[in-house]
Amino acid sequence: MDSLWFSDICGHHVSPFTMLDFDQSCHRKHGFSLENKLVFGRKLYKQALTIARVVSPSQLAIVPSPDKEPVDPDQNHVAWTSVKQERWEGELVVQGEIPLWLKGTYLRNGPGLWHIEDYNFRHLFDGYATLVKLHFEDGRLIAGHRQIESEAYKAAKKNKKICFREFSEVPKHENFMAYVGDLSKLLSGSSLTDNANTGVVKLGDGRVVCLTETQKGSLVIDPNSLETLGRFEYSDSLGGLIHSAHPIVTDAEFLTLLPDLLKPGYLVVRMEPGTNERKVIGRVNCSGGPAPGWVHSFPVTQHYVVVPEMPLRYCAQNLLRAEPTPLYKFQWHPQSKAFLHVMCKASGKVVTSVEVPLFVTFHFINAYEEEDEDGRVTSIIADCCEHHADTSILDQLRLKNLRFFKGEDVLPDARVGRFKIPLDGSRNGKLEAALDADEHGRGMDMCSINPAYLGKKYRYAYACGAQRPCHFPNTLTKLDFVEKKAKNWYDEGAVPSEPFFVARPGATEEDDGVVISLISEKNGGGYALLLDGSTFKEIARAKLPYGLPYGLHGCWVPKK
Ligand SMILES: CC1=C[C@H](O/C=C(C)\C=C\C2=C(C)CCCC2(C)C)OC1=O
Ligand SMILES: CC(/C=C/C=O)=C\C=C/O
Ligand SMILES: [Fe+2]
Repeated sequence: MDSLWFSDICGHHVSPFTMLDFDQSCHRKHGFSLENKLVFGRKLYKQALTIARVVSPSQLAIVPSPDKEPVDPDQNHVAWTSVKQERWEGELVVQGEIPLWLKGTYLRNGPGLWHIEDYNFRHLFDGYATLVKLHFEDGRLIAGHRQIESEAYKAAKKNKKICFREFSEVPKHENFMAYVGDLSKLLSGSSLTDNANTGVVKLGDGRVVCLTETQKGSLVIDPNSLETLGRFEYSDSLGGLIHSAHPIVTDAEFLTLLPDLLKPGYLVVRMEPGTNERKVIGRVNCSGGPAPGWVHSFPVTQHYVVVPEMPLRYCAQNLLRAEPTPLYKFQWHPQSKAFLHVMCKASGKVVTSVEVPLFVTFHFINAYEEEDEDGRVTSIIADCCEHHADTSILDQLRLKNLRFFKGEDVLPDARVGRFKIPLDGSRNGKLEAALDADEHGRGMDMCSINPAYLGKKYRYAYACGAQRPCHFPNTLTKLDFVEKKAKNWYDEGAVPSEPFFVARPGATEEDDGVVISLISEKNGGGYALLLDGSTFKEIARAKLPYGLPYGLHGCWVPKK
């Protein structure tokens, strides 16, 4: 087996990058308009003063505090253990058969490094991004991984401490003035992370971009070497600091949502392949609450963009805190209600905004239009991995909880939440389970579909479910929305990552293809797994020479 091992991840690499350059380029590229900056600035400044008044200095963590999350040596599942080396590549021995039609590279992104020196991070989403590849060709499989060289990662390695605001981690300040100085950097976004640890997408023009919740965390990578090529600079002047971590990407377009925290709402924007310029399709104003709901993802149909307004809303006050709240940068506002807005893609008009039952979701699965016999669209169906309007899943994803499993069944229940949005002017939409959640052990997240069915009526989805007792989704599940049944794959003690569907070229059946997943094993090992998309039975697996940490979302780069 060919393999290349590079330096240890905590090695003393010195980066030529300086904080000063970084600040300046952020001001240039990611600043709000001056007017917005002033309004936002005043808002933030007021909130900072309020926090400073009500929160004690130790809560602000102005004084460097000791490690928050000691690692229990008995609870060291490889899924939640930092990757040991920056980079590896090699061919794997395949058991079973990889179909010869499978030609291309599966890429998977995710947080894979959860410590700097002896400081351990708190939350799954804080980790520095590790990109994994599985290159399939002629029945063979070349695997590899590499750390994404974000400025946040490079600065942390160089300075041996966190230098940017991550999901829950905030750089520690020496004194109060340094804390106040850092707040001003929030305005330009220069203190926010560019740690692109959430997803990876292939644009219509072939560029491959890793993403997270911050706009500056859009980094272009080389899908073969996994090298970080640089920041994806949005050339428009739409400004803002955050976006949906899951744009809708096809060969024809890139659609995303830009939440507006100042005047609560969302811009729906579109970018053409070959350009870096997002253009506004339209704007949705929030129907309730002090801030927009978190939009980690959103669904589209063929003609509409569905903009979800969750009662789990962004919270500028929590953004300013140095110590995380149980809901991190968010706040739960049940009284503000939940809404779904439907925007026509062609005109940018909001065709309806309906109130729906309260919900919590990270991931929408798909959406489609329902028509009457005259071909008129009567309603929209939108499916998501829904957590019974319970935000506790966010805290369950703390590393302390993930690293502690003594057999108790503590994973909160989830289901496929199916929204029905009427387009006849009714004010309310419905939310029900698309199938009995016991079919998938009442665990539900990390979904994929056959991309040819994006925005269209579909039958199958692939996701992670649960075999209980468990504390994290631990099965791969194929959902059949017609039969209302699920097929489940399970390997005791293993943590599988998002099942990713790749269609067989020329297929006519929706589930004709393979499902790829990377498995972190309980014995510290790991393997790449291939299931048949139709039978959901294993067709091949290939052991990695080392276990990989858990990862989030992937994409497919077909061989040209
Ligand atoms: C996965 C995964 C990663 C991730 O979030 C990462 C960051 C840095 C998020 C930051 C923020 C928010 C979530 C809300 C608004 C402020 C901001 C700090 C940008 O989220 C994931 O789900
Ligand atoms: C891992 C996860 C969400 C990831 C967001 O991108 C959820 C797991 C359980 O529901
Ligand atoms: Fe996600």
